[in-house]
Amino acid sequence: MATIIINFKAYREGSGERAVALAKAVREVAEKADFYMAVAPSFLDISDILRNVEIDVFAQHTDAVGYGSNTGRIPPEMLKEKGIRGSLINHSERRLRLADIEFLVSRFRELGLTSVVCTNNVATTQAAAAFSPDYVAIEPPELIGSGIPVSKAEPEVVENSVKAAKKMDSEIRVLCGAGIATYEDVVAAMDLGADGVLLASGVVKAKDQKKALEELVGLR
Ligand SMILES: O=C(CO)COP(=O)(O)O
Repeated sequence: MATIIINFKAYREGSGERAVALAKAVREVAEKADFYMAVAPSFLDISDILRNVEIDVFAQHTDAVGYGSNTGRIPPEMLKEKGIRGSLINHSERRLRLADIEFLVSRFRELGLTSVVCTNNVATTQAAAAFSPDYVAIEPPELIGSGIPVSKAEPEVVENSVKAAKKMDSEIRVLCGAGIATYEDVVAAMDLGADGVLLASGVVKAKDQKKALEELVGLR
């Protein structure tokens, strides 16, 4: 089953009570859709969502540290304790060093957390794939939030990222993101070999989020 992860970022429309409502909408649409759907809300909203909605929750970022004297940081172990499914790692709005990405992917594997390493081009996709995360998510930064879908604007980047990642490790699932908003964009991504999409503004900033979700999965 293809994957759709909705990243709430720090958008006002996806925070506080609105985050719980949006997660509920994702859950309702997922029940009718042919996709595995998960959410990546702000850390501040994770507990509320886990308490109120039956859905897989991803963190938007995790720090490459363990338990201990790490003020203001969040180690993978804390995600695990909380019941969080996994995390985006190295999102273009929260970049990490290569050594930190490697540390996190390996720690996630030990803890049974799902790693989604974000990349910005084919070369970084290949580098990330060398660590064998569960997912790589290719998102050209210039298209993020643009409304121009990567699957249409830069199909070769998606296609070559899929090839580069699967050549490194055939088990890796490849997502693409940036500007994805419609079912047509999702289908275009899958036609290029992607196993799903990672998106934010197309749903979070939509006037009617539920309708946008239904359109995204082809229910409208
Ligand atoms: O960064 C993204 C998801 O992580 C993509 O953002 P948009 O869907 O808003 O382009």
